[in-house]
Amino acid sequence: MFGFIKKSLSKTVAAIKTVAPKKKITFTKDELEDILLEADVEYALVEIILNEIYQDKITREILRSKLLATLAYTSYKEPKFTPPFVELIVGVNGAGKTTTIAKLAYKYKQEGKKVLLGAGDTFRAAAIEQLTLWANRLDIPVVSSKQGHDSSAVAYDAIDSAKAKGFDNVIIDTAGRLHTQTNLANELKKVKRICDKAHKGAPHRTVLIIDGTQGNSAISQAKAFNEMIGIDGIIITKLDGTAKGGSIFSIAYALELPILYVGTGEQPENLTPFDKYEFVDGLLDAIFVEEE
Ligand SMILES: Nc1nc2c(ncn2[C@@H]2O[C@H](COP(=O)(O)OP(=O)(O)OP(=O)(O)O)[C@@H](O)[C@H]2O)c(=O)[nH]1
Repeated sequence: MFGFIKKSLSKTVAAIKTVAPKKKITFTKDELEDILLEADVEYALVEIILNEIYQDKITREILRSKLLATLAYTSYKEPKFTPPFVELIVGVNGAGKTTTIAKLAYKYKQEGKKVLLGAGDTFRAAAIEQLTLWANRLDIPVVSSKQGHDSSAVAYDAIDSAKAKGFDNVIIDTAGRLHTQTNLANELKKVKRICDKAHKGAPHRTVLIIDGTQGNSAISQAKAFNEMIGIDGIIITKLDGTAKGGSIFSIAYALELPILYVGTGEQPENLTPFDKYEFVDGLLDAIFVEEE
């Protein structure tokens, strides 16, 4: 799997090249400020990183340790659970929720697990259709209802059915938008409650999907979801399509949440575990030449 993250950084690297066309052994703070901002690391975090550096000539190793420190929260520990493992997928419309659910389902299926999907975004008929399309394509069962029906009932039925049939994983889609933010918060909370009712301890993981092309503007959105229902981990989509790869630092730092995977394309297999070392080194390779 090695190399997918680095490859997906090509647009971010191209953005960096506009301010640092020539790789060097060391950079000044001013130069690095331009580079990090161009990669869409949030201004406040750029200041934090640079303020902690006391050298005038900054080497790859110095910057590397600072960048890795901002990703200190990115490791995830799976909780203890009784199967099926239930995941709730949340995020705004268009972030890539449906595609990411398909990618996760594909991954679990490849691992030999029995997966069931729950089409819990009952607010939009298109969301149900899209998920069903993916489910058919991947030959994975999906529990759904009609548009406008109760999404928590879908979650309950999906979990109940998975339990009865000995499934390993249940992935539940949720609405990204309702008439008001309060409605959305109430609905997500209810779905979460009902999951626990259907299967004690569920959902075992609530995953927020963030559109990587949004860069730092996704932070406030992510904070809102975290306050609404509590997020256990993040998946950042469309890393391959963005020049804003540096926003991953700000998102991870601001939310103190693990980044589980990144989306590196539109196909089911384009979901890559987030490896902070590959990510940081992928960026640093574009900036520094190796010391002789
Ligand atoms: N290049 C690329 N495109 C992606 C990735 N993930 C999702 N997409 C595309 O982004 C678009 C939106 O994805 P969806 O999965 O439909 O988004 P959603 O959040 O379910 O949005 P709704 O269907 O509006 O609820 C689709 O065209 C996907 O193919 C990714 O990692 N890379």
